[in-house]
Amino acid sequence: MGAALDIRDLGVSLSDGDRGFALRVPELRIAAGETVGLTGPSGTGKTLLLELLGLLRAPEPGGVYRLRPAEGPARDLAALWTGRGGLAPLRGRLFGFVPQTGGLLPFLTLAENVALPQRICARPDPGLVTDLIARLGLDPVAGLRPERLSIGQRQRAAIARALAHRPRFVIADEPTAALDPENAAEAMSLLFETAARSGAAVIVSSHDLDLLKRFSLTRYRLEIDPDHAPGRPVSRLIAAADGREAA
Ligand SMILES: Nc1ncnc2c1ncn2[C@@H]1O[C@H](COP(=O)(O)OP(=O)(O)OP(=O)(O)O)[C@@H](O)[C@H]1O
Repeated sequence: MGAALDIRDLGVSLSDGDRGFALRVPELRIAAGETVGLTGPSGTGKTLLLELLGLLRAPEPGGVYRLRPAEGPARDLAALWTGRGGLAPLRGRLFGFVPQTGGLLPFLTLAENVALPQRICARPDPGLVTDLIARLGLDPVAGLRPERLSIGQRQRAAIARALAHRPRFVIADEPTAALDPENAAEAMSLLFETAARSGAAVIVSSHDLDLLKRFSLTRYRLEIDPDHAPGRPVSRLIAAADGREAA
């Protein structure tokens, strides 16, 4: 059985006048249900990598990005990026996203926000919405709009929303950056716990290496190559230590 996600020699380059930035991913394989932690100093391309993984950013031609849905054959995405047509439904179905600060829609209640991905994918499952809200301790505030929620409650709602359509992967970009240490640890462990129950793989980026080390994760980091051209850094994805450090 192959990996759920398999990347080889994939890259993205950004350019902005004299300034350039390149991200190189020599190899990244993620198994179904695996939990992956991504670290790296500011500006090394963590967000860019998560955008690449989540089909929000086109890779340069030439590399391999293969996705294996739960059912059906593996999909090689290079062709889909040139056609674009099939990409949005695939992204919507296979991925759930947890942004840094919740990203909830202000005019919907918490419960309606959680149910939104199900509506978008035309897969209503009110039972799962109720279950996720309960598991994340959000019952008492399920009928409130985001402005009346604490930052921690918004982040937990974002975690519930990311899992509501039973995605194969959850991509979380510094999901605890706005939380205090206690709430950060709680949100992170709820993210892993709820994803594990639904069998979703999680790819989470964080500046907080100590926090990531508390969990049993496959860890990767991004590092700038020391001998890059001036103004044109090249960042590379590297498996951390043995690549499977448990806390
Ligand atoms: N259009 C562009 N041209 C050149 N470089 C760019 C462009 N847009 C962004 N960059 C650079 O891309 C790099 C990667 O940015 P990214 O936001 O992915 O980093 P990050 O590791 O997530 O940072 P942080 O931890 O601060 O959120 C940054 O160094 C940024 O300066």
